[in-house]
Amino acid sequence: MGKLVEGKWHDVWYDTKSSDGKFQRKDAQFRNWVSADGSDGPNGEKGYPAESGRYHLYVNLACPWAHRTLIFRSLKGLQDAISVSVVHWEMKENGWEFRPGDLGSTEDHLHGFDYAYQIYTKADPYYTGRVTVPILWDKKEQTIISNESSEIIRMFNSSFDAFAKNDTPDFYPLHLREEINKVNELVYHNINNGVYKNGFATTQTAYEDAYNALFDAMDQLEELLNQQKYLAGDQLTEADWRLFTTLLRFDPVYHGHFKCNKKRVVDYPNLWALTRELYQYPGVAETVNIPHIKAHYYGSHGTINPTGIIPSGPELDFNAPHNR
Ligand SMILES: N[C@@H](CCC(=O)N[C@@H](CS)C(=O)NCC(=O)O)C(=O)O
Repeated sequence: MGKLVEGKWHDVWYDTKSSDGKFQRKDAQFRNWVSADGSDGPNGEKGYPAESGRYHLYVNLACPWAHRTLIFRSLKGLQDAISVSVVHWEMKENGWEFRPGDLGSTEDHLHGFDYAYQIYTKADPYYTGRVTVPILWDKKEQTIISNESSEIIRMFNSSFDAFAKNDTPDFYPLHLREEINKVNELVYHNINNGVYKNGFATTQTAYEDAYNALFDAMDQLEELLNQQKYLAGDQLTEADWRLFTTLLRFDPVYHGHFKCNKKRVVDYPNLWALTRELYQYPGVAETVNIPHIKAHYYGSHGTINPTGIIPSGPELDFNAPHNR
């Protein structure tokens, strides 16, 4: 684990001293946009035109943020249009590395780099910040378009329709945007990022605050699913997919490794059924690699799990009928 400072790699863990033991995630820095015709993004981000074969995605199979982008690529049938490389599950002193062959990890198909930070310094030789996945790379201009998953999934949802093999519904429809944005806020702060706030907290108070916020939000969503089928109403949207990648990892990893142990997802009938439904959605199971997920978290965070032992359980049947 580390970061780049003016283009030089430094091996440092997250700084929680300056924030009373709280884990604070920094905003992603590459925020450009691929649109169908190359016009600028919704908030004025620099636009690049959608083309088949031009863009490349760097992911890790453990990372819930990167997983969203793989899911959208698969849902839309963009596998031929957007190529992918997978960094190795183990993230230690060099950050993400390319070590092909192990649990789905691949080489860097574009540059043959050993480390993901080399992608960042290729885009910006003086980059300062964390080296995160996912990364959407432009082969033509040799630069990073975006390293923000919530924006990459919006691009995949609507910018590449000319090359999409599947006729998928719009997961960010205009009439539900307000509702989706509202649920996303709750889910991002308390659940997606909330589990990390539990796991990376370094004071008791920071942990307990994150724990209470997490399970309040989980309870709230469980109740919401008594009233309506999906998080934003009766239609499956991006909000459900964003929650899904955290729910999938919850019982195998966050419950134990990040001490999110008030309840498991299987203890929430609605959330557990939603997890199974989305897992069984065409194209999604292929993007899920539970051994890679467990190996990454339990094997990379020496401060939390010094022995690196990977627990054998739990046994979960994501293919059980969801009856929804
Ligand atoms: N806001 C980013 C966050 C991505 C992120 O933090 N990815 C993690 C992996 S799960 C990472 O690469 N962490 C490396 C680090 O923080 O040094 C997004 O949603 O794309």
